[in-house]
Parts: sequence; structure tokens; C-alpha cells
Amino acid sequence: MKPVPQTHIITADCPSRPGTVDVVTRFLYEQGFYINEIHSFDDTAEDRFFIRIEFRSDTETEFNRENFCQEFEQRAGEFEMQWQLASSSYKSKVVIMVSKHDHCLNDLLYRYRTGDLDIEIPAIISNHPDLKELAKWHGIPYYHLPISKETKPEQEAKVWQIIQDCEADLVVLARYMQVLSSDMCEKLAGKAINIHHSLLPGFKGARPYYQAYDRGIKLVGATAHYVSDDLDEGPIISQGVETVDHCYYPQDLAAKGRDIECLTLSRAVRCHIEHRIFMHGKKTVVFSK
Ligand SMILES: Nc1nc2c(c(=O)[nH]1)N[C@@H](CN(C=O)c1ccc(C(=O)N[C@@H](CCC(=O)O)C(=O)O)cc1)CN2
Repeated sequence: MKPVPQTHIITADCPSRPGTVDVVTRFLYEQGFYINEIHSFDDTAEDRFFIRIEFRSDTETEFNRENFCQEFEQRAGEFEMQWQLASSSYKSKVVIMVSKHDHCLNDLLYRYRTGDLDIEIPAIISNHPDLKELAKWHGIPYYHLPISKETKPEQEAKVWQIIQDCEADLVVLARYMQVLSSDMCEKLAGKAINIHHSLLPGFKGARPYYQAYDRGIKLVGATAHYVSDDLDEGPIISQGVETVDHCYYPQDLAAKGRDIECLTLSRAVRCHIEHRIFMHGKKTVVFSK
């Protein structure tokens, strides 16, 4: 039976120098691959080059990952490229953590159920029981792990065990309202995304809509970022914003913000699972579709 053309993704970054696009595209051409999509960025301020290429094989031959990697490393090594190869057909395993707010979880579950987000959700973890029925309706295991200052280490150990048992590729804090410990942040570095309900760096921490109301803002926003030990200071992935005015009380800001949070978070999750995000110091490079 004719193999279905597999699509693969190369992501690479290296010191800036001429020939960095050519070394990748020429290799793919010589190997008989067809490029579907290409993005590159040369950060002249930091002398760092980034490239993402989606490619497919139209030939009958099966893709030999080991041979590909050996051959490509010989070329990429000359340019000091840090690179990864991924397959588009792989379904990322995403563990979602929540507290009581359900809008972001509900939106992610809708996108998962309809195939808009091509992911697996092996577990939902919460410090409250409120969203158990929503998980049950989707047939997803729900772990109610209450937390207090005293039980935080024990609770996080259970969370980490679930994440490992699920072999999670990504953890999404979908309005999970607990600060993760330094140890947890270290374990989840680069694979935990949080949605903060303000336009960071503005209004960090708890109750940002109340902070925003007190400040008389004219724009309400949300920020999806990687989780770091420094609360709400992790590399920003995606942001959304809408106009508001003096008529908006905190509950009105929260209502307007809910849709922004959902769209911003799902956009960030999609970029992560499609390998569109590069860590670049305290920032990111994101090659959106
Ligand atoms: N280490 C990190 N943990 C978390 C981050 C992060 O960036 N780094 N993001 C938060 C989400 N968040 C804002 O988006 C946030 C959540 C909770 C708090 C907070 O002060 N929580 C209190 C308890 C509140 C409650 O029980 O309702 C606390 O933890 O003492 C601030 C910001 C998720 N975690």
C-alpha cells in the first residue's frame, strides 16, 4: 500500500552567519523532500538565527529518521545549529490544571473534542472538585488534589507523579490559581503554559481585573506565557486585547476577558504543539501560521 506522505518539522537555531537557510533547504532538496512551510528570523541584536521548516516526502520510500538525523547533523554541526526533528502526526499529550474557573478548560475541551486541537488529554488536575463533571462528560480522568500551605509539597508530588505517568508533553495551567514551587517550575521548564488574565507585564499576581479596574484601563487583555519561578514573568507566547472604558466594573472586565483568555491560551497551545515557539532568553520567537 502506498505510504501516506509524512510531514515532518525541523526547528533549528544557531549563531547568525550567511548560508544558514541554504544549509537546511539544500539538504532537504538533496534528500528528495518537499518544503510545505518555512519561517526564519535573524535577530541582529543578539546575532541569533532561527528557522522552522515543515517538509514532506512524496516518494514511495519510508522515512528513515535515524539516517536523516545522522546526515543532517553533519551539515548542521558546521553551523553550530541546535536542532530538533518532530513529526506532524504525533499527538501531544496535554495535562490540564484548573481551579474553579471553567471557561478556559471548557474551550480547550471543545477544541479537543472537535479536533481543532489535535491533542490527547490524559488527565485534568484540580485543587477543587467543581469541574469534575465537565471532565467526566469528556471521559477524561479528573484528579481532585486539594492544596494548602502545609500540604503543598505533598500535593505537588502527586501532581508530578500524574504528569510523569501520563508522559505529558505539555502542562496547561487553565486558570489554575496556585503558585507552583521552584522545584515544580524547574521540572516543568519549557513545558508548562499559563494563561494570565491581564496584559503582562501589567497587573501581575492575583485579581488582575480588580487591579485593572482600580487603574482605569482602556484595554483589557490576557497573556499566555511559559511558567517560571518568577510569578507571571515567564517568556510570553501570545497576548490578546480588547477595548474597554469607564463603564466596565470588575465583573464586566472579567466577562470581556474570558473570551480573550480562551483565544489567547488556545493559540499558545497550538503554537507549542506545532513546534512554532523558540525560547530566546527571557523572550520567545513564535512562527505563527
Ligand atoms: N511559579 C508559578 N506559578 C504559577 C504561575 C507562574 O507564572 N509561576 N502562574 C499562576 C497563575 N496566576 C496568574 O496567572 C496566579 C495564580 C495564583 C496566584 C496566587 O496568589 N495564588 C494564591 C492562592 C489564591 C487562591 O487560593 O485562590 C497563592 O498561591 O497563595 C497568583 C497568580 C499559576 N501558578
